[in-house]
Amino acid sequence: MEKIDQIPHHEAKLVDQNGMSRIIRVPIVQELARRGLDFLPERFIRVSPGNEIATPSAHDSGEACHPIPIIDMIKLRSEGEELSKLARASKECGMFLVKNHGIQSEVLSGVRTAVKGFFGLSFEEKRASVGSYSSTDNVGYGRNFVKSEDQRLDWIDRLTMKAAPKDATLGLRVWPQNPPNFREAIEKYVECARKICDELLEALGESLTPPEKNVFLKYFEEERSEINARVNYYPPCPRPDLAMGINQHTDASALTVLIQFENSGGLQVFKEDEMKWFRVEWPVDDGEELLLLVNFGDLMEIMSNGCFKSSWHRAVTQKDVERFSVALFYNPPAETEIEPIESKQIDGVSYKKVVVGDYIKHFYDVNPTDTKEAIKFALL
Ligand SMILES: O=C(O)CCC(=O)C(=O)O
Ligand SMILES: [Fe+2]
Repeated sequence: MEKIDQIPHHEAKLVDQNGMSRIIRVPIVQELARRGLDFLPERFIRVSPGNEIATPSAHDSGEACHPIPIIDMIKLRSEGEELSKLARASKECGMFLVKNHGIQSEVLSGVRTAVKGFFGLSFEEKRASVGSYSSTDNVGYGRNFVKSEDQRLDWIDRLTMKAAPKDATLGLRVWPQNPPNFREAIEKYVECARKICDELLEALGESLTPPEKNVFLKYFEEERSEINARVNYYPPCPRPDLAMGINQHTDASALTVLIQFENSGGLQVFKEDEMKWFRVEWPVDDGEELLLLVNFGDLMEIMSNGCFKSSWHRAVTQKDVERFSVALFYNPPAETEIEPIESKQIDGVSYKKVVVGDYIKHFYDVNPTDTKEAIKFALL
């Protein structure tokens, strides 16, 4: 067996505490998994024995499951009852599933083929396909949030692109050239998802008391709003009980739209009222419409002045199962100043105005953290 450090690595550039620029080698998880390791390399060990993570394979042993409310887009356009359901779901755990979204199955299967095609390439082909990118922008094929050599790593490989505004990646080859239709497939999906997000933003405004349809949507502009597309690949993991696919976090976004392609499980949400992690029940039935999962990020928590809290979530891994997910992060244009709505401040938390780009920069400076740290930046 090769030594771990002979297995291909990403190189993460960072500036250390003394202001020195350094390069950290980060193993490519897919390459580790391909070699059929029967142990978990130390940098990936998150928990100590006796304190294992409840993984999807433990479903049958009674791990708590959280049924996520399903919002029907057709009903949402016509029935007040669906709006109340959206309001309840949004307050309860900051995420919900969306059905009857109208995104054609060919668009979604196009994303699936493109994503699986990319991860089906050899490492050299993947690297050549993506080319160079700016790691400070958190885009490209590689790792983000790696800030030190002793940091615990997630069992994941990822690829992140700025999908909107349209010219955002001009001059940077971050869109894979191979599979050749990768960009087209993702961009088609992004445009469909954007429409759903705009409708949801409007509905969320309408669900407030008093209703204010435009209160969130007004910050978004088709030509300038940002959508980052992140493709997550979780290879089979030798010790799902000790590793994490994505460690606990909130997203920086206003809205995040997630899809997964198989019934592969993995996503978990933390419910503050019960102080517990729950497996997210997110069914994918053969031949059925693929449900979108929408979750709130920090920008939504700020805009809504704590009314719609960003969800604290994570993804676990599995022993013999690989999983793909695609996350779209939808944000107002970077220069936009968002102003929290007036709110009753039930829990005494209030936010102040922030510029979107300032918040996102702060979020990446602060993360990864084990607590909801970054959002304190926006507290009144
Ligand atoms: O893979 C998932 O289900 C979650 C991904 C996620 O939380 C993220 O990309 O921010
Ligand atoms: Fe996330």
